Amino acid sequence: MLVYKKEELVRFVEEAKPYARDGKVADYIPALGKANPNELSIAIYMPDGQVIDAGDVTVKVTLQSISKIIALALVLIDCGEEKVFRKVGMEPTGDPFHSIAKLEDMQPAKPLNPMINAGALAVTHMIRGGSVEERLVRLLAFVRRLAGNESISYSKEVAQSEFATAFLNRSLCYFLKQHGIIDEDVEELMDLYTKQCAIEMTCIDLAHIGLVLALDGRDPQSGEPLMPPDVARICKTFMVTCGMYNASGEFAIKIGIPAKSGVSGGILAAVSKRCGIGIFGPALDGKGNSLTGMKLLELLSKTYSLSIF
Ligand SMILES: NC(=O)CC[C@H](N)C(=O)O
Repeated sequence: MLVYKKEELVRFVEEAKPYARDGKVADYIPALGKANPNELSIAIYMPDGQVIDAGDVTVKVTLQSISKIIALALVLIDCGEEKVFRKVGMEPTGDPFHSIAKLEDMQPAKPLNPMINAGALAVTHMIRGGSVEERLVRLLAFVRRLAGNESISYSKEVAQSEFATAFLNRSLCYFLKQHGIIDEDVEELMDLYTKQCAIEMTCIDLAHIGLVLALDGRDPQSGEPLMPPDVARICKTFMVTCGMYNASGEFAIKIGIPAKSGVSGGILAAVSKRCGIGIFGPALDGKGNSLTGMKLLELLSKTYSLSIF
């Protein structure tokens, strides 16, 4: 087992914080622009229930693209691998997460993977339920089980802010609809997707979800399977190949831990069998990844040899 000492983690946080000066908070979703770029918090959840944290872990972070992993796990359980991968591929793109370019090149216009926005929209489309409300309730119930926290909900402010400004995502939806990948009302899908992205939690909750993935889908407390091991394996594989957008290759070389980032500055990481990690640091690099969060993970990975490679 890893022995993380609180003082050491606090030192790593201090070492990583100055990197915020080279980054900038996401403001294309206006409500995210209010975040403090100098904030940095981390929690590490161990299989024995121990949590080591540093920074202000009471701050809540919206999941943004991190939610794509959770929605993917849910639709894999709901619909099975075959149906899901009929609508979305398994390959990294090398393009930014909101790019439409490859959709135009591919015949049919199937998004290359579930971590880019086009693929994530196709995945959210597959969440089962009779209405947006019902589908959101099912997704939230799943998130709460994974995080071990019944009080998790979504930020209405962030959801509305994105809903009012997500013209590019709407374009992706119309493109997907034209090519038969989705067949629902675009405004309804955008309603569900923006609420999904606005689900908020602390980095302790995030670390708990990372631990469930690290334990191949098992609840660390009860041992109960929250998702089949194959679903956890698929999610972690996507985290390695596409989890950090078009910086996934460099991240794999420098850090080597399955991880998923979001433009809120959150990072979810799963260190197989050993721990789950949740980070919140809203200063982003040009590709939309938390600069301070990646620095912090690099320090941890090097110190404790966490790379899977
Ligand atoms: N990279 C991200 O975190 C993107 C999520 C964001 N909600 C969007 O669709 O633009």
